[in-house]
Amino acid sequence: MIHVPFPPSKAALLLDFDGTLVDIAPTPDTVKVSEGLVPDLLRLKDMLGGALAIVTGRPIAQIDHFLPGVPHAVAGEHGVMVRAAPGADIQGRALPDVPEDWRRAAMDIEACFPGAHVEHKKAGMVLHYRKAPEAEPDFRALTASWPVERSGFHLQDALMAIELRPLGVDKGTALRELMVESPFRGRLPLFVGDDVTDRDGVRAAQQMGGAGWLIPDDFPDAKTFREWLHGLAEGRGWGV
Ligand SMILES: O=P(O)(O)OC[C@H]1O[C@H](O[C@H]2O[C@H](CO)[C@@H](O)[C@H](O)[C@H]2O)[C@H](O)[C@@H](O)[C@@H]1O
Repeated sequence: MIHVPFPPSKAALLLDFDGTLVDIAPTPDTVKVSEGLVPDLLRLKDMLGGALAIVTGRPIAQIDHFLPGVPHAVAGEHGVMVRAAPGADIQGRALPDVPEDWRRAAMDIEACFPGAHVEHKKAGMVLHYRKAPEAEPDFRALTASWPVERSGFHLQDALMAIELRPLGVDKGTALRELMVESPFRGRLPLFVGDDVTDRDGVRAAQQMGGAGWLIPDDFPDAKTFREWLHGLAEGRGWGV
């Protein structure tokens, strides 16, 4: 069982959402928040002097929908948008817009394959093919035809999806941004995630003297992670 190498008085918890706090579901809007998760997170937030954040690829509004009033801070869209405290303004960066013809071409493919879904974000988009695997080759051919890096973007393989993201912003930059804000400042970050994009968060947390873990390398699955989190909320698994 993983042990946090320091006590709650020194820790800040920064957590990924999909595949970590909730199991992966057929579509982004059908994820289920398990019974017990919200009470555990609220208890942890209390133990950590408020230092609980969600660092997600999703827009911030979706975290407000699934976990209303729970985290102190949310970094959304892999760090493109950051809300450092409840009710605070959402800080966005000046980033290039996704070219309109890229969006339109992706939506043309979406229209041809029932179940395929194009998720639009502030500075990117996700081409989902979980419910239409036959759309993958068309999405891949389309994205391969774009001058992605020259346009200020980066293509990332996601879970049954291809994500177009802005260059220079990731979960590591998001974590560093949050860690200078109260009540995170002066604490050591603990980051847990499950996906390729979470590796940046893990790396940043470790470089800052904290700890970072990944599902399935360090926890076999999201359920086991949530059980461990429940233990932390009950005071087990902390160092001194
Ligand atoms: O950073 P995260 O909180 O892990 O978010 C990553 C992406 O998650 C969502 O897509 C993924 O989860 C869906 C629900 O389980 C699943 O249906 C989809 O196949 C996955 O790719 C979300 O839609 C994206 O915006 C996030 O970037």
